[in-house]
Amino acid sequence: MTRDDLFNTNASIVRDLAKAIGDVSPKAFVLIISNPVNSTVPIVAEVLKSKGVYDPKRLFGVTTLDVVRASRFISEVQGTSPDNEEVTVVGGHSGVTIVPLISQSNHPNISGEVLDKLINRIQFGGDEVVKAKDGAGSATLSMAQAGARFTSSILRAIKGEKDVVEPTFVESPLFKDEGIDFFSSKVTLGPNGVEEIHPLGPLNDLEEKLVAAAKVDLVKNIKKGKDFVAQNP
Ligand SMILES: NC(=O)C1=CN([C@@H]2O[C@H](COP(=O)(O)OP(=O)(O)OC[C@H]3O[C@@H](n4cnc5c(N)ncnc54)[C@H](O)[C@@H]3O)[C@@H](O)[C@H]2O)C=CC1
Ligand SMILES: O=C([O-])CC(=O)C(=O)O
Repeated sequence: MTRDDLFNTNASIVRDLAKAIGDVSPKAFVLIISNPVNSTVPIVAEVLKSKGVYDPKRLFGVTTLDVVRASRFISEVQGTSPDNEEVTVVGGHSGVTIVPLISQSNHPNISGEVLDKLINRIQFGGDEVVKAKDGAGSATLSMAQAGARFTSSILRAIKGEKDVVEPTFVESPLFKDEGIDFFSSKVTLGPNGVEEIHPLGPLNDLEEKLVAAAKVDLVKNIKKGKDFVAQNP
C-alpha cells in the first residue's frame, strides 16, 4: 500500500471536511496531514475555491515528518544527535517527491552509497513503517510529533513570533509555470499564514535530478486531486 492507494478512501473524507470548514470556519488555518498529501491539499483548495473562501496563505500540507526523519537518519549515519541536525526537505510527501537537500545540511560531504541509501530511506521511510505495521496504520507517534511541531510553529507565528520557518506543501510560485501549483519548500510563517515562500537555494546535480523526478509525480498527484473535485463536487 502506498500513500497514493489511500486516495480512494481519503479523497471524499477530506473533501467533505473541507466543505464543512468552508461553511463553518472559512478563515481557519487548514493543516492537511491525511494522505496522499500531494493530492488532498489540492482537493481542499478546490473545495474552498468553489465556496469562494480559498486563501492560499492558510492552507498547508504537513510534510514535517520528512524533516524529522531526515534529521534522524542523517544523525544515525553521522553518529550525531538529531536535535542538532538541520536539513531541508522539499517537493511533496510521497516516495520520490520527497527530496532531502543534504548538500544544504550540516553534512554536505555525505556521498556515494551512503548518500544513496540515506536518500532512499528518507523517501520511503513512511512506506517502511506502513509495511511493517501490515494494515494496522502508519507512523502514528512520529506523525503526532511532526504534526505537533508544525502546529506549534503555526501558533507561534500567529502570536507574532518572527522568523518561524518550516518546510510545508503550499500553493507556490516556484514551479507554477510547469503546471505544479503546490510545492513544499521552506516557508516563513506569520500571523496571516504564509508570509514568504523561499526558493530551493543551490542544488547539486543529484538534487537537480531528484527535483526533476519529483515534479513528474507531483504534476500527476495534483491533477488527480483537482480532477476528483471536478468530477465529485
Ligand atoms: N503527513 C504525514 O506525515 C503522515 C500522514 N499520515 C496519514 O494520516 C492519516 C491517519 O493515519 P493513521 O492514524 O495511521 O490511520 P488510522 O487508520 O490509525 O486512523 C484513522 C482514523 O480516522 C478515523 N476516520 C475514518 N473515517 C473517518 C471520517 N469519515 N471522518 C473522520 N474520521 C474518520 C478512523 O476511525 C480512525 O480513527 C492517514 O491518512 C495517513 O496516511 C500518516 C503518517 C504520516
Ligand atoms: O503513508 C503513510 O500513511 C504514512 C506517512 O505518510 C508517513 O509515515 O510519512
